[in-house]
Amino acid sequence: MGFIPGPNDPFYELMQPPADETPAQATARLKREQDAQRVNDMIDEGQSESGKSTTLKNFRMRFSKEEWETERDGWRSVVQLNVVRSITTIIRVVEAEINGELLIIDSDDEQSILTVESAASDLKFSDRHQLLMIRLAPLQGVEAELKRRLGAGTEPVQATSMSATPFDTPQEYRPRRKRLPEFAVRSWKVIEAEQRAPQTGDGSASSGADLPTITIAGCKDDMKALWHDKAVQQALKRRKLLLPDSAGFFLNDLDRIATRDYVVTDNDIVRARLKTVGIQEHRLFFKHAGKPTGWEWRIFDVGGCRTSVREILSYLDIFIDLSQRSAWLPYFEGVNVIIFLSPVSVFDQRLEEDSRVNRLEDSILLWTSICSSKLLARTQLILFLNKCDLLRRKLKRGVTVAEYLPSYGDRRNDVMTVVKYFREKFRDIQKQCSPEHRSVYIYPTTVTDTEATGITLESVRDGVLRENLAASQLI
Ligand SMILES: Nc1nc2c(ncn2[C@@H]2O[C@H](COP(=O)(O)OP(=O)(O)OP(=O)(O)O)[C@@H](O)[C@H]2O)c(=O)[nH]1
Ligand SMILES: [Mg+2]
Repeated sequence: MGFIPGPNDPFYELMQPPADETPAQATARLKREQDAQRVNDMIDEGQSESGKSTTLKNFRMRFSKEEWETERDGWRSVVQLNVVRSITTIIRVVEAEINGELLIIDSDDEQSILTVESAASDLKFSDRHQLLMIRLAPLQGVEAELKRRLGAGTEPVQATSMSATPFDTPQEYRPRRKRLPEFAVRSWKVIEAEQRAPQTGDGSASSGADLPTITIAGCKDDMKALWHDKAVQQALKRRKLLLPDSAGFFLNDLDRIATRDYVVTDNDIVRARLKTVGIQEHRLFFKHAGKPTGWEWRIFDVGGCRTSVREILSYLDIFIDLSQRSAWLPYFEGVNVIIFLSPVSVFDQRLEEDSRVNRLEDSILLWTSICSSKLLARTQLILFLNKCDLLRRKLKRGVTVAEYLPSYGDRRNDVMTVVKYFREKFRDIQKQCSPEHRSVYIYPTTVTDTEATGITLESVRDGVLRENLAASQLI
């Protein structure tokens, strides 16, 4: 996430090849781009779900209250979609158990590759489960409708099977790897548009609820029954799928959410998961106390996929090679602040693309690149060591940091010590790699905690304003 002044989108320009490129230069550039892309694709996976968009939500909630209120309801569809996705995930797991399949599920805080020792399962699934799945089949339509509503500007999402009759067609044991896709949004504007759009569907009930809301409310008891079912819980455990720790999990709130008059709360919104694609720009205005003047911040939320910060940095190197600095340098000189989010709870996870790469080490690599960048030498760096709540839960479960990061040594395996260790590590890198002297502000955060994050963001705001005033020699 970065702040940048200036009228044009810098990134489009940045991605364009130089105007006077020779064929030999073009070939060399394409080769470099491919190499960079391979690394980026690998690294991007590590930077997804670190909490960037959630931090932005907190900024807007705290400092842009009026605008935030106008789009609040648009998030209801996203929460509902998250609920349906969790149920779809469970159904897929049950199907996989029955059919003896290996299943890959992108999960926030567990290993993303969920292979099981033996795909064949001896868990007892009965007609009761079959009936539940049949009764939950209408959620397929709900998912389609919610996606349609949020659809303009969203990533195409692979259809997920939600067969209502998995028992009718027993399959031979044939291990298969399947992936559950994530829903992504290209533009925040669709959330706002969704909020303004009249609710469609023929189910406008007297309460004013729309069809997806009515259907979800109607499925409440069956969803609860599925989620609390013993065999289902065992199947999830067997596949090391900790749904409550994964992004966009709401199944413990069904009594409140699966109702016709569900009103989305701020807490729901920060927990809702919607993957970002590309770069999204937002503006925040901070008034000077008692005056009509103030500061405007342009905030760029960088999606964790193709257009990641790492990719941009790689492009910078490419452009440096081609001596095109002057064309794009001003944009990067204009970035005042980068807020870097490192999810410290992922110390025991590996990248899906390359199981040799630890996700946290990967995040540290990216931090090193940013700190080392000459272009960003004067950019103020703020680091959020995020997901401290998940870190705490993981440590409590007995997972030890030293097992995954040998350099941790025999330090105590508690949150305070772990956070202190990471804080020092990130700080040391910044000191060693920064081309010019600068300080870094490091905060341990849980950005789903809106109260605590609000206080952190006020401190961030004051720090940024102070540094910028100092830089422009106003103080
Ligand atoms: N428990 C917990 N969940 C968090 C925290 N920070 C973010 N999340 C959740 O993690 C999920 C992913 O957060 P996002 O803000 O969408 O992540 P992102 O970095 O924007 O991800 P991309 O858009 O894919 O790059 C969301 O469901 C958040 O609610 C945290 O500190 N604790
Ligand atoms: Mg995001």
